[in-house]
This record gives sequence, C-alpha cells and structure tokens, in this order.
Amino acid sequence: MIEMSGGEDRQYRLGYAGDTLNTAWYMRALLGKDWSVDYFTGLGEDRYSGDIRAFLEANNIGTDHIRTVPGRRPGLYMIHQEKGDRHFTYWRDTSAAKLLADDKGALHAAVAGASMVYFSGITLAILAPRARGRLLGAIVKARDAGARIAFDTNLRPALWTSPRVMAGVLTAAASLCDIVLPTHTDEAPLFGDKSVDETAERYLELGVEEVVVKDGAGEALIATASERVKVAPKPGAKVVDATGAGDSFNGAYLSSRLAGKSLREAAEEGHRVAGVVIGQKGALVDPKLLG
Ligand SMILES: O=C(O)C(=O)C[C@H](O)[C@H](O)CO
Repeated sequence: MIEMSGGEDRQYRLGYAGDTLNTAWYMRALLGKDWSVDYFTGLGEDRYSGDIRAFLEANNIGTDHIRTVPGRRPGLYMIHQEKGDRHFTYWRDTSAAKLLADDKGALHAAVAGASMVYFSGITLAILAPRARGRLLGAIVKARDAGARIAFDTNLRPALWTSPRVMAGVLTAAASLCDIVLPTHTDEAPLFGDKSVDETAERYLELGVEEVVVKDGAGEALIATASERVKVAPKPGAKVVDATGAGDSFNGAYLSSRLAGKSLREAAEEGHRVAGVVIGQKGALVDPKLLG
C-alpha cells in the first residue's frame, strides 16, 4: 500500500508499507543472504504500482509472483496519532491487492517450495469469501509440502462486515497454521480473553504448535504444548509512531526462529526491533538502524 505518515502541519511522507509487507521487510533485513524473501500481492500498471515493484526489488524482496491487475491501483492509508496510539484511514476498496487470490495457479506458484509462508488477518479481510477459500487452499497445500505457516490475526474491525465474521474466519484460518502471532489487547474484546495466557490457550486448543502473544509494552507470551516463556520489552522506548510495531516484532521473531534461535531469544529480538521501529515515523525503518 501507499503509506502517508507524519502529518504535522499537513506535511506527509509517502512510503510503501502494509502489514505483511512490513514483516517481509524486517525478515529481509534480519535474515542472512542465503535466505530469499518473496512478496506476493496484486499491483496495477500505474506509476505507483511500478514504483512499489522497483522499491521491493531494490531491497532484495522478490516480486516474481506478484499479480498484475490491469485497471487497479495500490491501496492507500494515512496514519494519525491520537490518544497515544496510531490510527489508520484507508482508501482501498478497489485496490489491486483485493484480487490477489483470483488466480489459483498464481497462488500455488507463489507458495510452492517455500520454507515458511506468512499471511495475516488483513490479507483475509480484504478478500471476497471465495478468494479467502482459494488462499487458504494454497496455504494448506504448501503446508502439506513442508512449509511452516505463520499467521498474525491482525484484527482490523473496519475491514470486516461484522465482529462475528472476523472472529469465525480468523479462528478457522489459525487452525491451519503452525505459528500464530496475535496481539492480546486487540483480541481480548472480541474473544473475551482475560489474560495473555487465555489468548495463547485458545490457539493451542486449535492445534497451533507455537503461539506468540504480543501485548504492546507488556510481556509477550510464547506458548507451546510443553513450554511457556514470558519476555518483557526493555523499558524506556520512546513512541513516535507505533505503526508496524507488531509486524516488525513478527519479522524479527520469525527470522530468529528460522535461524535456530530459542523461543526466548526470538522474542527478545522481536522486542528489540519493534523498539527501534516505534521510534520512527511510518512502518518501515532503514535496516541500518536495526543494528
Ligand atoms: O492496516 C493495514 O491494512 C496496513 O497494512 C497498514 C499498516 O502498515 C499495518 O496495519 C501496521 O500493522
């Protein structure tokens, strides 16, 4: 998506971002050169779609499978800060990404041979019901072929027809995944979770192997059938713009796990990277700032 961040005196900075793209960005920044990171979405033929492709390629994120949808353009969102948190206003009803799952063959080709496939609740929210089915079908096939499936439920009520539909679709999708990375404060009002442990328990009961519950400035809980690890972020991080905090945590966490790190080490890396991201405007920070 096109991202407009900043906004003081109505001056905005144009960037490219979006939750799954943000996670791909941080995975690319943190994984060694022997890994490849590919991004799958829909883009149009307009100048901004072309610029997004060029931006990804310049940053070593593969674009080979991206669908070109003639006549469509990227979605756009603006960020504003209010009551200590970031808020988004969207222009995406006719975005090319909404049609990313219209071609079954393209979907299967995009995930074939991957070690890990990552998607989110926003990916599902923007798709029509039948397209959601096609996407999940491709994901199940990739999993059967050996890919680990990682999923951030990333609740965005504004993108769903009702809370009931959102809860049902996200729960069904999570049950197909190996690693689920929800945010407790988003999930609590929808599912009635009273603690991070209850959020984790709900996904473990679905058969998810590794549940990574983020809780903003609180402790993250990493839960498996045999292990529970709570990891607090280092205090004192200054919040300029929290956009991309969860996505960057996910990117750092998943990169660490792929590199063989423990649950605790991966969560510590997640907090460290998210701590840098919230100190900058917009979702993507220069990889040089990540240390
Ligand atoms: O909200 C969305 O659809 C976005 O992808 C915009 C932001 O980059 C994302 O929400 C941050 O998690």
